[in-house]
Amino acid sequence: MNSLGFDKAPQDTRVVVAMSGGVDSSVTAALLKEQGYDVVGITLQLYDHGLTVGRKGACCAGQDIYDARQVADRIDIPHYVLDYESRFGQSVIDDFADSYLRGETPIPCVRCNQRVKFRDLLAQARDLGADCLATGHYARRVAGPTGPALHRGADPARDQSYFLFATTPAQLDYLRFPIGHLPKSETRALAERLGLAVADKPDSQDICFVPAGNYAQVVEKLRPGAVEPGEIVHLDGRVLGRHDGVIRYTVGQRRGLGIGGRRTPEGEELDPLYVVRVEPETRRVVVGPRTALARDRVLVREVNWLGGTDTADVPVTVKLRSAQPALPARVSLTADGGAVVTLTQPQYGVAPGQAAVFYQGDRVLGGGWIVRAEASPALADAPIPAGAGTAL
Ligand SMILES: Nc1ncnc2c1ncn2[C@@H]1O[C@H](COP(=O)(O)OP(=O)(O)OP(=O)(O)O)[C@@H](O)[C@H]1O
Repeated sequence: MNSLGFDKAPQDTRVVVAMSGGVDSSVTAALLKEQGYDVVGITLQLYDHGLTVGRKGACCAGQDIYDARQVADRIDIPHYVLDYESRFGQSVIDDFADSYLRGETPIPCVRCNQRVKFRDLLAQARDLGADCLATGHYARRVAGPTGPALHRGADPARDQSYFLFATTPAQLDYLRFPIGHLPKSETRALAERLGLAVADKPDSQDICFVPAGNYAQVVEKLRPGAVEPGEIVHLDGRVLGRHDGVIRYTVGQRRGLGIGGRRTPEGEELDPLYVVRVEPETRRVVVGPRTALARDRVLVREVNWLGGTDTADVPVTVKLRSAQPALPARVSLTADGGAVVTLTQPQYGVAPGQAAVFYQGDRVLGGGWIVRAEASPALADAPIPAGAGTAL
């Protein structure tokens, strides 16, 4: 069996590599080529910053495409650039804008993997007669008794499995993550050794189509007039101030509320306030003390379950934000395709629109989109430990 899991020689195995122009997918392509595979590189033109910042054509996406082409030339593989801008717009960017307007905090990278890379690009790879589609994701595909399982990337600082929770078993069957077992430092060292010009290229930033992290500006451009000011209201009903649009707030947020508050002579906040709820219908941002954020039941929709037949009250750890650790919980699938997650310890800052991703050890058991979080009656009555949990 070859390193991609096929019973044939590498030169008889065609693999399409999704090449972003970054270090990870460049090394992926170069390693496979070095191992003798029949490698075809594809780079997707996904967006144009002109759409989002107003300078049509002045796009870093162009630089990335150029970088991917340079790598393909260097390692001598065919390389295609496909215009996926309209699909990406419909499947990812529209959803991103609408989700913010619904008061949520979306994760477009999951939608991109689910709807663009692993649906449309995957179909394209099949059309090209490829045996599999490889990406530079830091995740692992581990053979198991009932087919491949999705595991975290070996480098905990780089693990991207959270963003891959929606990958179906059929997609996983066709996918390969050839660098998922490497630490990033080794990927960069490999890029040096392989003579790739992108070896020192900085890591890509958060959301590829949002320049400098200014997502609110992007939403305003995409939905002109839809972002309206409103009130910042305390849970007790007091109006504390005004805001420029609910899209600027996420549950658990403390900084940037601009409503002051009492401070010690040293400038420390005495009773800091957090965003407890975002209400797009009334255009209100509701704030309260940290204790008001405690939640131990999370309702999730559109669950992709990769955990086999056991679907009721399964012990898991769950990640509720990409940058937070996985927490002990139990998950129960519901008949409507969702799940109820019961946390062992309350969390502070669970935001609708983020993903809840379930793990058993390193294995991804599935995940879904957070609809809302609640405090169970037991929690509502319990004293809250000072400083427990995390908030933004
Ligand atoms: N525009 C694109 N065209 C083709 N494939 C892409 C594109 N963007 C991302 N990918 C694929 O998806 C993977 C993950 O993308 P992401 O942007 O999350 O990762 P990254 O860590 O920045 O990876 P890289 O260093 O390869 O850019 C990439 O490694 C690549 O295989």
